[in-house]
Amino acid sequence: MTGTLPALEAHRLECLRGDIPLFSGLSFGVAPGQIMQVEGANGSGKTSLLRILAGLSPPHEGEVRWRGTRIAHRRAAFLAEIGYLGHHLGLKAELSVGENLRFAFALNGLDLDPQKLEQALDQVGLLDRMDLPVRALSAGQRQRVALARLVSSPAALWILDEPFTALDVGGIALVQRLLEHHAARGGLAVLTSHQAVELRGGLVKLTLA
Ligand SMILES: Nc1ncnc2c1ncn2[C@@H]1O[C@H](COP(=O)(O)OP(=O)(O)OP(=O)(O)O)[C@@H](O)[C@H]1O
Repeated sequence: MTGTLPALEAHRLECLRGDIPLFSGLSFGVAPGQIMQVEGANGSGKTSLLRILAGLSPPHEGEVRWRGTRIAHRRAAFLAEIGYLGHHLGLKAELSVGENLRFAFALNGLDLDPQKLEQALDQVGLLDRMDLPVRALSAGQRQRVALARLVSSPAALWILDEPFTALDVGGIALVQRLLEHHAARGGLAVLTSHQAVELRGGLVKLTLA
């Protein structure tokens, strides 16, 4: 969406590990409808950057703004608008697939409509697993549960760290379709992936040295 103002802005971000900067002076913006892929070698700082963008760790220098306001100043409002998918999926192994999704919604003070729950599980190919405990699922199926949680949430900004992990060919195509749909509705996403991502609307790339 050329010409649309960025909703997510990074201003001169610096991240240190020990005394060594992983990156510094890093500035960029992501506008509604845009998907950004962060690329870089192992250890270049992709996860560290995503954690800063999600407000999970503070930058050493610089700031992140969401809809024009520093995220540190409107933390609760910002968190309500993001969907974060990290290396730890945050699923409860003893709860069923359906209970996991309802629990995630309840944590945000929201009710998950049963029809929406079924729709989300159908989208990720897990409708027939709704009542199974998450501990009985394969790694790829767990990743799909986390994706169902994401697509059923009202989050405008998706921050996805290696969303293709453990997914088969169909799962990879599914994530790409979900991203396209999210962007078409004016959503934004920042993701990392070691594999090539191809989206109909294209994507912006940011490479960390
Ligand atoms: N909490 C921490 N304390 C110290 N060093 C850390 C910490 N977290 C990350 N690092 C270091 O920062 C560097 C960047 O890590 P990060 O996980 O951001 O890289 P990445 O680009 O996501 O890597 P990968 O492609 O392997 O997932 C690594 O050298 C890592 O060891």
